Amino acid sequence: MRLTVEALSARRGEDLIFKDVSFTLSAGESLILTGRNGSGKSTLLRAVAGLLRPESGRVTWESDGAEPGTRASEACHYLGHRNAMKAELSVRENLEFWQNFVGDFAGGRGMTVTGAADAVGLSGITHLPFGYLSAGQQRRMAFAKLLVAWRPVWILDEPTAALDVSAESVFTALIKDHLGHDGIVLAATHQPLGLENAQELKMTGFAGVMESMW
Ligand SMILES: Nc1ncnc2c1ncn2[C@@H]1O[C@H](COP(=O)(O)OP(=O)(O)OP(=O)(O)O)[C@@H](O)[C@H]1O
Repeated sequence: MRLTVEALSARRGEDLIFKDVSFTLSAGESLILTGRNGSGKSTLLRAVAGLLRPESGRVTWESDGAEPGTRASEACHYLGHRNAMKAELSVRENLEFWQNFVGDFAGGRGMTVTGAADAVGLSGITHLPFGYLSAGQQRRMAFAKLLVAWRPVWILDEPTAALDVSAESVFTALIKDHLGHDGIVLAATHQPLGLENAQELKMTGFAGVMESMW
């Protein structure tokens, strides 16, 4: 199982944000992106997740059981800054939507909605509209989206923003569990996630943003 990023460059508007980024992540491995605001962490995550067309380079996926030609994005879950949940739908309806929309990738199976809510420490409130939850509860339920469908690669953009200490430790435990089941994690974060063996890639920014502005 391997995610390979080769010579990736990406542009936002007129500006080249980063150039020639390459790395490989195999089963059980994690990479943390660090760097100042605006250095390109979210842009890189979006390019790897297939949500932003790169300027050049490529992202590929190889694993036993995957159809030849499987796009890397099909192996990825993406948790962005925003939670991607509808405020007026219940938590259960939101998670069922993601479960059906994302679907299980070859080689694994997601949890039930109830199981995923339990795993993020929020049993018993899946009937509530998502919009009724506190900011931290919403983030926990957004994280539960990763659990209801199996995808080997978790791409996480500031996953622990707005969370209390107990939620941080819940997320760290879930991330470690995912890595322990041959998952791969690529995360941008300003806070350490407590992953002892994670590799680090420090984004330094590129054209368009002057060093003095950081
Ligand atoms: N849609 C867009 N159009 C034009 N420029 C953009 C767009 N989105 C982001 N940028 C620019 O791209 C650069 C990189 O932004 P990005 O969000 O990837 O940084 P980041 O490292 O994730 O920052 P932060 O730590 O603040 O989340 C910034 O200079 C930003 O202004």
